[in-house]
Amino acid sequence: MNKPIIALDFSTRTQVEEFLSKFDESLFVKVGMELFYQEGPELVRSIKAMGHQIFLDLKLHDIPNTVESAMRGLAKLGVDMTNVHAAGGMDMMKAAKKGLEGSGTQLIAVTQLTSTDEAGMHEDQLIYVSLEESVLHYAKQAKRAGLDGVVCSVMEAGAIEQACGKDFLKVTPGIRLADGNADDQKRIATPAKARLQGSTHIVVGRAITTSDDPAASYRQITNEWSGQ
Ligand SMILES: O=c1ccn([C@@H]2O[C@H](COP(=O)(O)O)[C@@H](O)[C@H]2O)c(=O)[nH]1
Repeated sequence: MNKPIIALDFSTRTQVEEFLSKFDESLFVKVGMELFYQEGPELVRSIKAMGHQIFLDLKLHDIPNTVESAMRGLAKLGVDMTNVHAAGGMDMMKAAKKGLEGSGTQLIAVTQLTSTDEAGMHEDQLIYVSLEESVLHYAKQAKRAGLDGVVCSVMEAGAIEQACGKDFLKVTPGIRLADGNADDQKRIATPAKARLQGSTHIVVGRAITTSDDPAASYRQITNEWSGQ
């Protein structure tokens, strides 16, 4: 069972170090735009040197040539996983994969953000199919482009497993404990539901980072995720 991925949605190195000091084990953490744009590659290298696994969540979305070059740079960081937006298209996803060649970094694609619901997708993107159909389409495209998996919600994980196989990664944010607040997320689920639906990884931010006792919340989520 993969460790829950903790979203380090902080803006400074000090906040990250203070947060990580509450744990005495090796973690799987996510560095997103907020942190990377302010602290850059240096902090990614430091977190790696502390022995943690890293998902670098920068959601690249640009022309293929630009994404390939950017990925060639990111490949040098030695992170475990990174991503693009599937909406960037097949050529862009293939270019991203090429840029990462030889690095060992897993590449996944964001399908529909977990802050999107079906009505919002219709209204904002003018995509007039069901949300599940759109997510499945992007997942199949990502698989065809040779990617390792996708970011989706727990709700689509089972259908993606059927269409793309058990080994294809289903990385699912929007995780909340049963009494949790959805905040800006639209497609949420508990860690237990994620396990039952076939998520391969869960991404958890605020349920841990804003908790009064982050280490205890992490333990609770890990136990629920692993079925203990
Ligand atoms: O579809 C997506 C893709 C990425 N995220 C990221 O995951 C975390 C979730 O944070 P919570 O506080 O647990 O809601 C956050 O870093 C997002 O950028 C996502 O939520 N949905």
